[in-house]
Amino acid sequence: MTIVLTPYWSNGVQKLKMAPQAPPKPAHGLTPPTLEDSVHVIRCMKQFRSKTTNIEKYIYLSMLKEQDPHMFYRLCLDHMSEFTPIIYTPTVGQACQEYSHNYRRPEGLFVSIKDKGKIKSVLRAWPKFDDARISVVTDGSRILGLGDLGINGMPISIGKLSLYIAGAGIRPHSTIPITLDLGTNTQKYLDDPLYLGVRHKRVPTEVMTEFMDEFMHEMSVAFPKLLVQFEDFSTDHAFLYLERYRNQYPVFNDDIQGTGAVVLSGFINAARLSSAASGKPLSEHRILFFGAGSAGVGVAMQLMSFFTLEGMSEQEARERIWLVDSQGLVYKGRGKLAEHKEYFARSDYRGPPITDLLDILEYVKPTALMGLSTMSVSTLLPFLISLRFPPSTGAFTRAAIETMAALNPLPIIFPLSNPVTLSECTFQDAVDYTDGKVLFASGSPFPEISYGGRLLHPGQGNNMYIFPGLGLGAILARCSSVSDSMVEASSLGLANSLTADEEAAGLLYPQIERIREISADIALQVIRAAQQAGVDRHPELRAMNDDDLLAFVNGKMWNP
Ligand SMILES: NC(=O)C1=CN([C@@H]2O[C@H](COP(=O)(O)OP(=O)(O)OC[C@H]3O[C@@H](n4cnc5c(N)ncnc54)[C@H](OP(=O)(O)O)[C@@H]3O)[C@@H](O)[C@H]2O)C=CC1
Ligand SMILES: CC(=O)C(=O)O
Ligand SMILES: [Mg+2]
Repeated sequence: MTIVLTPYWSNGVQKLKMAPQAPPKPAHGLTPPTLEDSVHVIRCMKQFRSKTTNIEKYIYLSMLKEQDPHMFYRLCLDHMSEFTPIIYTPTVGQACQEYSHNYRRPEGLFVSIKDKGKIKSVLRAWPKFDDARISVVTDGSRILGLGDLGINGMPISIGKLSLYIAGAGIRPHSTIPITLDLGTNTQKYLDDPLYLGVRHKRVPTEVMTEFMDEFMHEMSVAFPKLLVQFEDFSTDHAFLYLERYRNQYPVFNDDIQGTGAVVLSGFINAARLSSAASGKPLSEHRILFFGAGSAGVGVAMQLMSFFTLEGMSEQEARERIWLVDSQGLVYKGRGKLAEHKEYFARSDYRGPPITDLLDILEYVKPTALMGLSTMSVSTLLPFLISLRFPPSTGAFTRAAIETMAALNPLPIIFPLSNPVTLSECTFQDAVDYTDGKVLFASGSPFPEISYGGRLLHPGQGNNMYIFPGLGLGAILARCSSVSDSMVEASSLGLANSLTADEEAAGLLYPQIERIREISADIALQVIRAAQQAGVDRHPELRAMNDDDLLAFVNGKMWNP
């Protein structure tokens, strides 16, 4: 049992050094006489559940993690589905939005544009830099679907790393949450006297690139064993910096690659069910992406690569995919397109722009509809929409869902935007308007539903299933870069991880309670893929058979 003897927060550096160590036994007399682990677990859960709002629960858990990390992670592992909506999406979104107001104590590393030219000294301030293995780095410019939150993005890096620790057993002191403070274009924050970041608009891309070059170089020098996960960069920068650094450093972009992997995995399991009902082979699936940003295009690329693995030519694979952005269907004759959309722009459509989702559905006749748009109609126009639709109705309206149901015996509908208020539709709507036939996954969690005497389980198509295992595998393989094949291996590893019971219950993703087991399996596949790609730097692992390698992976996991 860990009992905190230090003051609540006196010195960030000292505390960070202490947190991950086995908790020291306090001297006799300094704790109540009958304080016992088994009872204290109950006490902590009672305190947690007594909080009436999710943000209070978030604050309680942040304090618990700070004061008693072993208890925090123990509870995380034992109550994964209850904790993830708090420490991660959707509540982490609110924690980000309110970060500058709720701020209590330092956590993570802040690297500011003002540090340009001397980033090295900022990184050196990090305690335990010898142990650093994984960093989640955000610039706060597109946090979930909430837009540019500037420095307030820090809780997303912290939350993702908590999932690395809980979900893949990464040692707490090997993680570095980082926020790059490069300004914000959100006026509300610039005007807020409590805002904690630099008070100016975002710097131009040329300046940011000079900053990023220095940052990545100094990171590789200060933390030679570090894997970097880019998180929630605005789409243009997400693609730019992934391409710029991916062959130079061990780095991946969670929104492009992690999301690609998790959605492919859910799609594989959904397509199996849908094809069995419709008789359509994989080669006849038609996937419509509502949203063509880093996430939408990232998933489209992952699907494409899977289709080619399944024997389609590149051209055939690309033809399975349609993108929709804020201007409607993305096609070649539409005018100038952002670079990341060009590859999937349709060349077979020549009419005027089609902007209405219902018209697009009628034209494309998709088997699968993926929402990665950040937009929910009800969020955009709450008042107007409330006049016409129930309040929960999002961009996937009743008519859109019914169209999908008319086109397919088992329609695949994945509203993947986060947090839950930005989901393109609710699970309830998807079930009601398809008469319970929907194959569903959302980015943030929805509750199960009882329908027609059956209990229906919504899938959670969130990269949280992928990045812990992908990161663990990449770290253990000591990879020099993260290859596409490693990302693909993580996806196939997840798709194959359903148990017979989970399959029988119609799940598309495994139960999150099994995250450790899943992460270990994914890590094993990722290590093998790294070896095949020749990017591993841990030759001893090559000689191991799969059983021994899995035992090695499990043995490396930190346990609270
Ligand atoms: N479930 C998961 O694991 C993940 C979910 N996400 C979620 O995906 C969402 C998108 O992220 P990301 O791709 O990085 O963000 P972007 O802002 O880059 O992309 C949003 C896309 O949606 C389009 N869009 C916006 N409004 C509309 C509209 N009214 N109609 C049609 N299309 C619209 C945009 O069009 P245009 O290009 O014209 O601006 C753009 O293509 C976020 O909500 C994020 O939380 C992201 C990563 C992982
Ligand atoms: C889940 C995630 O990474 C996102 O919504 O950005
Ligand atoms: Mg993200």
